[in-house]
Amino acid sequence: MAGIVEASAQHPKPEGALFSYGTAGFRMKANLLDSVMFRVGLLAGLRSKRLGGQTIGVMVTASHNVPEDNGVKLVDPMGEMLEASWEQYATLLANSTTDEELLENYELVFKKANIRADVPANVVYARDTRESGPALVQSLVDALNAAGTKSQDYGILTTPQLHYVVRCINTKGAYGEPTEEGYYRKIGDAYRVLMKGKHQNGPITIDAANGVGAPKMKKLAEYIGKDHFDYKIINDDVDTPSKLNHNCGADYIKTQQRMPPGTPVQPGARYASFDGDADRLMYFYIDFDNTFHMLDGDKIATLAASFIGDLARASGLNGLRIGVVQTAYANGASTAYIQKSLQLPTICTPTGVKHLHHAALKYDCGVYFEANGHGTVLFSPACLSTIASHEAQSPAQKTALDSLQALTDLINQTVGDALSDLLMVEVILAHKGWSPKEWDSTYTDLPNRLVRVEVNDRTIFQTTDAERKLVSPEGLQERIDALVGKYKLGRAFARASGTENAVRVYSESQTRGETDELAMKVRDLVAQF
Ligand SMILES: CC(=O)N[C@H]1[C@@H](OP(=O)(O)O)O[C@H](CO)[C@@H](O)[C@@H]1O
Ligand SMILES: [Mg+2]
Repeated sequence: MAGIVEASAQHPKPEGALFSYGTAGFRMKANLLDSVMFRVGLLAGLRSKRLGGQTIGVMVTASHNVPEDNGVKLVDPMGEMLEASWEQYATLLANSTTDEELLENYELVFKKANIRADVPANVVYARDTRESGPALVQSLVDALNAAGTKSQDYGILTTPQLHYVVRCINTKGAYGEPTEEGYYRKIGDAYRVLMKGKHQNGPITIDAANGVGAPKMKKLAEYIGKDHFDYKIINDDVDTPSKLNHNCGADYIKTQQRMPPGTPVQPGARYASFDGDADRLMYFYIDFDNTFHMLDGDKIATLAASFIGDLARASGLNGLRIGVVQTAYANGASTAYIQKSLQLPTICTPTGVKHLHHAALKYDCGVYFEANGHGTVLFSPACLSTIASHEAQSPAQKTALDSLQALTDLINQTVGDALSDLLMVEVILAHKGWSPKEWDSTYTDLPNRLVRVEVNDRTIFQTTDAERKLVSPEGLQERIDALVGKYKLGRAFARASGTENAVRVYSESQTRGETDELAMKVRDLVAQF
């Protein structure tokens, strides 16, 4: 324990800083993160001890944020996000003002979480391509060493690759081989099975946001081989730190709804964008009249759900419960399409992947995506054994069953993964023989608007019903309801952001003009309160 105080002295907390472990872990300007990293290192060890020495992951990344930022997130043993009840411990350790107070709080977590000191601790860690990464990793390592935690450095990985590795380690290889190469082998082999006798309709152009997705996508493509995977990569400069996420990437596509500047325009061709740690994916295309069209997380979710439904039917697997999990930000047209055309159930959860992931576990096959492109498909253990033991009654059934089986390997079961999701979309489009325009035409998005309202205190905005209704401040929801009632197909809600000091207002309705008007009126109401 004395070692911890001594090591912590090298990583003092900046005076006055207030940290909080939120939806995205800790995330801020990199120069404020040194003490946070050290303390996360302590917490990772504690978490591992609490779980009987299972391996915990630590990912150093700030995803789609600007290059000067960085961040850190913990990964639980099966590759899930850190259990919510532990977020308070992360915040507690991060905010301890002195080294002595840190030690007190460290011991407090020991007690509160019922941790036994004699259990060994195991941690693996990785980082994205940010310039600040190596120094921050060193602070983490200092804590791991001071606490006697056994650790392994995985160098530079995408966030989903680290989640994969953690699950492989804790399943003793049942999920796959716990190496970067094992990751390429697992999903690359599955892709090749699924593409047997199919082909892509021209190359896919990938905007890698000048981040870690670029080198990793290249390695994956190399493993698969040119004959099977045709792609071009743009925004792949990871050697110029200032370019990361700058005028490119999944978040740019979602918020700007236009081509990243400098992208070669080819009408009708497929484009995709990753975010800075490659856990989000957006597709887009330029129509022959030169208009930009975005294929977001909702479009990816509907595509996946429809394909899995097709494969299950074609395999003769009846009664597989497929469901789609969305948040309130999902376009109303997508929800209607899933329920009415695909005839599948939907669940709406609060924002944040952990909520969606949890809800998706309720189905045999749970498809979950946030509109911003973060999501995956989960197959329950029962579903996996049903697929494995099902006997095909014809060659056609056998082909579909093999595809379904391969799909369970292709899709990263731990967390949304831009690389794996991209291959999934390429497979489905190849199977359906669809161009992006045909995919897009499955349903037409309702015009929608997302605006940010700066407020003094966002905590007064409390919601219920998966964040779709405000319960406080009093009277505001009634006013919003009265407004929404005036618009055909109108829907609007306001909620406090979990990652920024702001309230987000979302609106949709039948026309662009009315949608914008509704958003502005709700924004004004929020500002008034
Ligand atoms: C409307 C929106 O896109 N919200 C994002 C954003 O959450 P907020 O709580 O809205 O700030 O960041 C989250 C973490 O990255 C992501 O999960 C979520 O989808
Ligand atoms: Mg990300």
